[in-house]
Amino acid sequence: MTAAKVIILMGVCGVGKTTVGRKLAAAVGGSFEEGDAFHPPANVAKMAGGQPLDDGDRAPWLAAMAAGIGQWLGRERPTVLACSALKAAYRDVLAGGRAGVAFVHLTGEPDLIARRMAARTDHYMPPTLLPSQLAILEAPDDALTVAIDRGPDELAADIRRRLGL
Ligand SMILES: Nc1ncnc2c1ncn2[C@@H]1O[C@H](COP(=O)(O)OP(=O)(O)OP(=O)(O)O)[C@@H](O)[C@H]1O
Ligand SMILES: O=C(O)[C@H](O)[C@@H](O)[C@H](O)[C@H](O)CO
Repeated sequence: MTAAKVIILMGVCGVGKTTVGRKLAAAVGGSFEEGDAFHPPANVAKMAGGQPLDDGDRAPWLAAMAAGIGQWLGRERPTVLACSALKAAYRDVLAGGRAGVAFVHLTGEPDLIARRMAARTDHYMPPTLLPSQLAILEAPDDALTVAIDRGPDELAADIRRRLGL
């Protein structure tokens, strides 16, 4: 099996992709990439205004990250991308059949995620959008799935060990 070079931490908003992803990237001596930074400004404005994105909104965002992944696969050290990747079709765009791309699905009880989102003060994503994300989530059956009811350091260490990084 090809060792993962791009690890995509996926899951609904507020599940901890950024927090855990930064720690995982640091632990493996790799790079961290923030999926939120690839959105066109109109997407961010839409979400900040309380409207969920649709497939058309997400298309340019996914294409931009897929292009990035093509470059990151050439890096010497692994890259960790925080990206919701909620639907199977989105994951197909991101991976593009390329070896070396691995998905890790962060999962948790909706109440726990909602509480963490409510406590977060530095993010455009309103907690009211969590149900829409849970509604469209297509959980992968071939990804490493990790429950978020532990601290971020422990989660990052567990993911690192289970991916053999
Ligand atoms: N394992 C954890 N234990 C406790 N708090 C956590 C944990 N993971 C994340 N948090 C906190 O929960 C909030 C949401 O985490 P974070 O912003 O990393 O999620 P995200 O999945 O990247 O969100 P989004 O998709 O909306 O960008 C943050 O305030 C973060 O500090
Ligand atoms: O697919 C989507 O609707 C978006 O990617 C959102 O998930 C946000 O970018 C992100 O999670 C910020 O909270």
